[in-house]
Order: sequence, then C-alpha cells, then structure tokens
Amino acid sequence: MASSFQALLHAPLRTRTPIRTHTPPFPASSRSPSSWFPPNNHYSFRANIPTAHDPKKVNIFKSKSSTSANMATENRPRVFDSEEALSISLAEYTADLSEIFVKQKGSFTVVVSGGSLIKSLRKLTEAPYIDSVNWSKWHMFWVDERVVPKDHPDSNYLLAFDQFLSKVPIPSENVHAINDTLSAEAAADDYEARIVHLVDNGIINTSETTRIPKFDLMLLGMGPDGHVASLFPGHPLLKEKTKWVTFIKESPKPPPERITFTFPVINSSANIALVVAGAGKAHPVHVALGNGQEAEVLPVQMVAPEGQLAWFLDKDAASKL
Ligand SMILES: O=C1O[C@H](COP(=O)(O)O)[C@@H](O)[C@H](O)[C@H]1O
Repeated sequence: MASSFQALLHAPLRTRTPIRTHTPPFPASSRSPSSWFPPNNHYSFRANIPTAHDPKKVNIFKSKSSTSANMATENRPRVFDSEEALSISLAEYTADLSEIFVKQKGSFTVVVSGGSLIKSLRKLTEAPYIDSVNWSKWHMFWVDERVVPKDHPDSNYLLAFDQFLSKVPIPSENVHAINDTLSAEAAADDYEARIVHLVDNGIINTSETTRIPKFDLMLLGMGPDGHVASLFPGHPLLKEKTKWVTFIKESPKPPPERITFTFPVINSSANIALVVAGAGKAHPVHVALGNGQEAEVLPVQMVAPEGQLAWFLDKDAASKL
C-alpha cells in the first residue's frame, strides 16, 4: 500500500489513475434500510437540488427506494438499526444527489470530513454504485485537514484515499486535497485561493444571496464533544465570519495543527449529511436534536445550511432521543 500510495503521490497529476477495486455486491434486499424515527425532532430530509427550469433551489428528493422517498418527506433524522444499514442508505442518498446534480450542472462537488464518516461511505465503492455513479464528474474536497504529510497516519486525505478514493474512478485532477507542504496558515490561504479559482471556473456554485461557495454536498462526521470539521466547542473560530478556510494551531484533539472550512462556507451548502454512529456520540446528538443540555452551544448545533440538512444516525447515537 505504502509504495502504491507513494507512486501515486509522485506521479504527474494527469497520469494518476485511481485503483479500481471491486468487492462483492450486497444483496438487493439489504438496500432497504431498517429505520425508525425518534418523536421529538424537526429536521428536514428533503435534498436541495437545482433544476434546469428554476435557477434557484427546489426542495425535492428523488429516490429509487420507496423507503427513502417516504423518509424524504419526513422532518426527522434517519435512524438505523446498525451502522451497516446507515451506510447503505447514505450510499443511496449520495448516489441520488450525484445523479441529479451531474444531470443538471455537469459536476458534483462533494466535501468530506475525516474520521468515522469515511468508513460509512464504503457502500458507494460497491455494486451497484461503483458502476452507476458518474465518478468522472465528481470533485472532492476536505472540510478539514490535519497539517501533516499526505502519507501520515493522521492525514484525512490518506484516510479517504485508503478507504474511498483508491476504490472509485474519480479523476485525480478532481481530487482537491490540501497542500501538505505549507504551514497551517499558508495551506488555509492556498486552499481558499483554489476554491476561488474553481468558483471562477464554474465548478463550484455560489450562494445567490451571499456569494459564498455553495458545495453540492457536505458529508460531515461529528466528534464526541460535538465538534464538526476542526471547529471545536468554545473556540473563537466558531465566530469566524470573513474567511472561507482558516487554521488552528492548538486543536484540543491531536494533531494540534489543522486547517478547516468556516461556518459561513459549511452553512452555504446545498446539502449537508451529518453522519453519526456509536453510543459515545449520543450526548451531543441529544443536545442537537433532543432536549439534552450543555453550558455552551456545540459546534454541531451551528450546522444550519442554506439548503437541506439530513442526519444519518445509528440507533446507538440516537439512544438518548
Ligand atoms: O478530528 C476530526 O474529528 C471529526 C470526528 O471524527 P470521528 O472519528 O469522531 O467521526 C472529523 O469529522 C474531522 O474531520 C476530523 O478531522
């Protein structure tokens, strides 16, 4: 792995071809998630999709599965009996959005976090999605990155490469990783400049109201302390209003140096999926979606996109709701 990764890193950009690995398809019957809804939440599942007829957004959700279609009309988080079922539904949700955005704007801009979210994307790398998704139109970004080399075990890029990017044929020039040769501050400025360039080229949309980049889909995890991206509870970066990408040098979770999207960019998104599994995260989920209490507003509570927010929870994460 290390040598193929190194070879890929050092190959000229245009010759980097993702390794395509097929795994056995899961049975068709397992595509219908077994899910239930807690009674006390108010969150919408409609996806935010631009149409050719209406340059503004329309709030519709199209799904091949009647289960998902029904859920799309519910103002409730999706809660699954297992992380496996969550992963199956997340793949269908992402593939549906990909199909619609590619049809209507010719590209699909996807932002990922690091952490456990990446593992939950695994069903997208399998049949039927490995063959049905138009991977050539995907543009991948990171909501946050640790300031370490790309082959370091703490790298969010390496995690995504090992578990996702190496298994799907996204063109290497569409993989917009953070520059790992720069300082935290310079890497943040560099990433923001590259986003400006992609906005100018029409790859990334902007909000009609704020002109802030509007990614088609952000796939976000959440830490047990309620942090999202590298935006931690009580940190002054929660209040950043001007920068699109910024840096932190004293992250409470190691490694200390990171760069991160700010809330104005996160909340400009057309669609955000918050993907949370495990009992260790039940408390911040309870605070965000139920009547759990915290002395201060948790970062996850500040996720409020211009478009649509969809929560994907396993039953352990939802156990306090
Ligand atoms: O440090 C980070 O943590 C969060 C949450 O990670 P998880 O493993 O608890 O899901 C992640 O979303 C973020 O991207 C990462 O840099």
